[in-house]
Amino acid sequence: MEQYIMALDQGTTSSRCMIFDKKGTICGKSQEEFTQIFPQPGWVEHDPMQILETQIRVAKKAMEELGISAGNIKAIGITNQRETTVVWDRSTGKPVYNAIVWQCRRTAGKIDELKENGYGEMIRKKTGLVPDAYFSGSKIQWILDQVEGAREKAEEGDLLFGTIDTWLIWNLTKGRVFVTDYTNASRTMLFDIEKLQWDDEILKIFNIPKSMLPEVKPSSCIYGYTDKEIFAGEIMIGGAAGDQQAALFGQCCFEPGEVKNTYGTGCFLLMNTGERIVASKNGLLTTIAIGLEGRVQYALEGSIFVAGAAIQWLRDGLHMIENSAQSEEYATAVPDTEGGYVVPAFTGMGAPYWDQYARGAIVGITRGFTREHFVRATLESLAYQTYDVLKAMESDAELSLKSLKVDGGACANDFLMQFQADILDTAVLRPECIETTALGAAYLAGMATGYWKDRDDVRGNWALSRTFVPDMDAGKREKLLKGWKKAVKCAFGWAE
Ligand SMILES: Nc1ncnc2c1ncn2[C@@H]1O[C@H](COP(=O)(O)OP(=O)(O)O)[C@@H](O)[C@H]1O
Ligand SMILES: O=P(O)(O)OC[C@H](O)CO
Repeated sequence: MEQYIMALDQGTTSSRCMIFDKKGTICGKSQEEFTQIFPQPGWVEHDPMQILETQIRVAKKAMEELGISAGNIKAIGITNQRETTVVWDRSTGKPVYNAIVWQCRRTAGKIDELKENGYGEMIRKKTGLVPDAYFSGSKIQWILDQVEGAREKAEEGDLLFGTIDTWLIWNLTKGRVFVTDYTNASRTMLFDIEKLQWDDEILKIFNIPKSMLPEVKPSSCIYGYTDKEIFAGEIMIGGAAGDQQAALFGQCCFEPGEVKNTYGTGCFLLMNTGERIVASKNGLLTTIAIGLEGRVQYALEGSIFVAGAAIQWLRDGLHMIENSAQSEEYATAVPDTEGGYVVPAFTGMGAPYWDQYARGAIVGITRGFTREHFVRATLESLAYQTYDVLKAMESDAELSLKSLKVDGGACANDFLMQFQADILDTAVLRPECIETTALGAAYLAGMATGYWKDRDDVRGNWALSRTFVPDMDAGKREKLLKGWKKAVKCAFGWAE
C-alpha cells in the first residue's frame, strides 16, 4: 500500500492539508479560508470550532481527492499559527471564549503595566521574547479575568489552555492527549527556553494556574493517534511545530547561520543559531527552532505582523484588486510609487520596532497617486519591513547574508521578490515547493515513524525554482530606504 505523510497547516487565514510523498512532492491538497472576527479596532479573534471543522474537512477532502484512506497515511504533522490562544472546558471540550489571535492588541495596556512593574528584563531573559501583547501569556490572563466564572474554574483545574497545535491534537484524539511542542511553548511568554519548562515566576505574574498548561514534548515524536471515527481509522500524530519554525525546517535550514523568510499573513525571518541562545541587541526575538533527536536548537526571529494581510486588505477591505495575484499586474503597470509609501502597521509594529501603539500610515502621496501606485506601495512595504529585520539580524549575528531563502503564499509574486532582492542587494532564492511550512511539519512527522530517517535524508528534496538577482543602483536604493524610514516614523505611537 502506497504510504504518505499528511501535514495539517492551520494558518491565520486558512486551514490547509497537504499530502506528501517521500520526495517531498505535494500529491494532494485542500484549503479553506475561515472567518476573521474584528470585534473592536485592533482586536482579532477566530472561532476555535470553525478552525477545527475546516481543518478536519480539508484533511478528508485531500484524502478523498487523492483516493486514499487512513491506512495510506503513515503519520500526521501539525503546524499552526503561533501564539493564538484557546481556553476550553476540560469536561465539555467547549471553548469559553473565541480564540484570541496573535495579532490582537487588546492586552497592550497589561504589557505596559508589566514593564512599568519592572518585569520586562526578567521575562526577556527567560523567554527570549520582547514583552508584547503578541504572545499568549496576557491573552490567557485576559480570558481568565474577563470571562465570567473562568478564573474560578481554572483554579479548580477545569479549564485548559492551548495554542492551536494543542487544540487540534486534543480534539483529534478526542481529549486523550494534552500536549504542545517546544517551538509552540516558546511563543507563550510563559516558558523558560533554557531550562525547557513552564516558569512559575511568570505564571504567578500573569496569575495563570499551571494545571491549565499542556505537557511540552519534542517537535517530532509519537504524540498519540487520531480517534478512529474522524478519518475512518486511526492515524498517528508524529510532528508538531509552530508554522515559522516548521518553515525553517522545511527549508532545510538545519545548520547555524541558515536563514529563511516566510511571506504569509505576516512575514517571519528566522535564522538557525544551533544550540546557542543568542540574545538580540536589535529588537529580534530568541526562540526555539526545533526540539528533535534529544536536543533543542534555537533561532533568532524578526516578526513582521502585517505582510500578505495587507494584500488581503487591498482585496477585501478596499476592493482595489480581485485576487492577490492581481497585485503584481497593478504594481508593474507603473514604474514606481511616485514617492508614496504605505506602512501597514494595522496591529502595531513588531520587530525591530516593537511599538504596540503604531498604526497604519499612507504618506508622501500627491494628486497623481493612483490605484496602481497604491498597490505597488503596499507590496513594497513587505520588502521594506523585511529589510529592517534582516539588517537587525545581520548586526546581531555579525555576518552579511549572501542570499535569502523565501517561501509562503506571497513569495509567488515575482515583482515583490525582485524588489526584495533589489532593496536588500542580496539574491533571493525561491524553492520549487513554497509550501515549506507544511513540508517541515511533514518531515517532523515522517522522522518520528522512520518514513524519513533524519535531516540528511530530506536535505536532497530542496530544489531551487528561481533566483532573483539584485538589479538596482545603490543611489536609488538609498533614496527609497530613506523615504521608508521617514514613513515608518509617522506610524509610531499613533494609538497611544
Ligand atoms: N501572488 C501574490 N501576491 C501577493 N500576495 C499574495 C499572493 N498570493 C498570496 N498572497 C498573500 O499571501 C497570504 C497567504 O499566504 P499563506 O502562506 O497561505 O498565509 P497564512 O499561512 O498566513 O494563512 C495572503 O495574505 C495573501 O494575500
Ligand atoms: O499564519 P502565518 O503563516 O502568517 O503565521 C503566523 C505566525 O505564526 C504568528 O506568529
